[in-house]
Amino acid sequence: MADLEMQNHHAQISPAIFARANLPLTLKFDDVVYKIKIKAPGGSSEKKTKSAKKEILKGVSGTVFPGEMLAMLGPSGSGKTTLLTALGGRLSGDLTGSITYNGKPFSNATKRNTGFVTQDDVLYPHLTVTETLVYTALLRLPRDLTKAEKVEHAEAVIEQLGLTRCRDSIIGGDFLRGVSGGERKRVSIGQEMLINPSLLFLDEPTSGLDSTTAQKIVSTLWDLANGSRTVVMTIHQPSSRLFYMFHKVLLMSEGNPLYFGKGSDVLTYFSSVGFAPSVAMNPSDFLLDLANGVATGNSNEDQVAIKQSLVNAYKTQLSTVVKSELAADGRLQASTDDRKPERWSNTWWGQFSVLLRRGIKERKHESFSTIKIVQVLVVAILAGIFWWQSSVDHLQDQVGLLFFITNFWGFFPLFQAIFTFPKERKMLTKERTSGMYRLSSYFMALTVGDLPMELVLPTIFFAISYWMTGLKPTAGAFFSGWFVILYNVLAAQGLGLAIGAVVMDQKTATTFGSVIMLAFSLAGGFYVQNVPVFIAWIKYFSINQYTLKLLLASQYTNNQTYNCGTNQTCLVRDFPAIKAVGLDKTGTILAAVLMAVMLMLYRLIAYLALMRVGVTKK
Ligand SMILES: Nc1ncnc2c1ncn2[C@@H]1O[C@H](COP(=O)(O)OP(=O)(O)OP(=O)(O)O)[C@@H](O)[C@H]1O
Repeated sequence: MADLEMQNHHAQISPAIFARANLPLTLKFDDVVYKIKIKAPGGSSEKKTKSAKKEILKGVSGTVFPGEMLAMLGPSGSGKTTLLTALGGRLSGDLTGSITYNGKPFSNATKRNTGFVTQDDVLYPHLTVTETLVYTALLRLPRDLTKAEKVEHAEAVIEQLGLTRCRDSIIGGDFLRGVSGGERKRVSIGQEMLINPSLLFLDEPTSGLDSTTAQKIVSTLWDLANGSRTVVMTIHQPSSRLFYMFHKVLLMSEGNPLYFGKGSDVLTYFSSVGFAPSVAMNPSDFLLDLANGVATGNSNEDQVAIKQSLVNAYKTQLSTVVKSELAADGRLQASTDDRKPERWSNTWWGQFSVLLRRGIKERKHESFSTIKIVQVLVVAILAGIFWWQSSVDHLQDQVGLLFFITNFWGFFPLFQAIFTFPKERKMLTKERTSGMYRLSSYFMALTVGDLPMELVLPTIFFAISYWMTGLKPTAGAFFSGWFVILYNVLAAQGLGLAIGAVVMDQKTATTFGSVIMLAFSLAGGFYVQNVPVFIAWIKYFSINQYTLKLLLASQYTNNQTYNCGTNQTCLVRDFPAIKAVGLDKTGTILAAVLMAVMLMLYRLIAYLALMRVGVTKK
């Protein structure tokens, strides 16, 4: 009774926008088999392995009509998530059998009408609930809606999911207090609801939540199903209250279906095949026991035998019923989505500007962190003190200073950039899988968003240390030196982005980054001047070498001299560390050109590496 009240309550407050699905979809899956390759020991030698195939799904069938909510139950590893992913059109590989949506295979039109809520809530921790949903609305809703209408949709979702109380709270994360787990889950559901999906897939939407919150979420899903939507979810041990809210239940064990049909008929069915619960118990506990091969009263039989007899019972008793439902025409005429299949809901610029604003908001705490500013200020002042008013006559010191600046502004931006993509990996996968935006607009937004701070910090550093260390006091030398540093930052940032995107793992990327940067630094020409020929080629890739060359050119002229002993003058260009790098004009121009090439090339590598993230069937 209380349940019904709750359901009615939700139904009453549902804003009109989400009252019904635009395109009710009947989901049918027939004999779905999924195999993966595994390495199996074989051959004559112990070490030899050959690949074998393992069946994860062993012929699962069923029909879910609009207005129905299907729960997939089963022990851990029984294949629920795999089946859900397959039904959601996100599983590629060795998948056979047929999965149709209103009688048609998965298409862009189906994708546009499908919401998929993954088990992990992948959300930006610093955004508020409202911001999260508004940005998603701006990115996902079609371009024929105005911005105000999209915001209105987000507001409606907030209202329908009961998120009004926490609408201005931040999402939070591991080390950041934010909304509760249940609220976070509802935000994830809300992101999918925004597109008013006809089909909604959810992977364990209630795991980790208390039973009251779980109940609220399932009630909301029940409401959604009630609006002619097809809802499919995996769930771990629902309470009996929840269990009876599901219209249909699929019980799985090791990839085999053990039951498919109405939740209310499940106990009758298992009693009819000889497995009745001996005491009154939560049906889902009973079903999970069965799927694990545990049955009261049959304790003599071993678990494998029980599971096998349940698989056989399904084949002889239920399979034909399930197949006949599959063969039926369905309650609805197969309607189609007549809208022109546009790949993207927004223009490139539209996506770029929303992603830029969202990125700046999410990362402003990080990019403008006080600790980072203090770090740069301290290093600038330290350098200023150590090299206080250095003069050309102490050439070794001055070249050392220029090389220090080169190195610092190589390492610093590289390690800022290296984490960018590994940190974004889950979000990028989630959003690209649901076709939210183009990779190019995302890439540009992310790299441009970080630029201001990336360029402000070296500028502050250079302005402080330049005058303290007494480098060439002309505007020309200062500005050209400043440009060189910014140029260096952009190239090093590009390298960091590329390493991060290729490796996609923070730890490995850091290791790679330090090794590469150290190699570049060693090849920079300052530490070693007589590099063995077989390794000398590294200098052609060394950002540090080119930067040092350009910085030297900004400070010294080709014919400049310095005091190299009592009453003795020498040519600057003959000083060993300078000679190794060179002060010649052609070399300097070439260095500038090659830096520009690297700046672009590294970004291109990063972009190409990202193309593999979030790629699924269309
Ligand atoms: N790509 C893969 N490579 C190796 N094993 C896989 C792969 N995909 C699925 N499996 C295996 O298939 C089985 C089913 O996995 P699945 O995630 O679908 O189970 P599940 O029922 O959702 O489990 P859980 O409830 O723990 O999430 C597991 O044994 C899993 O290890």
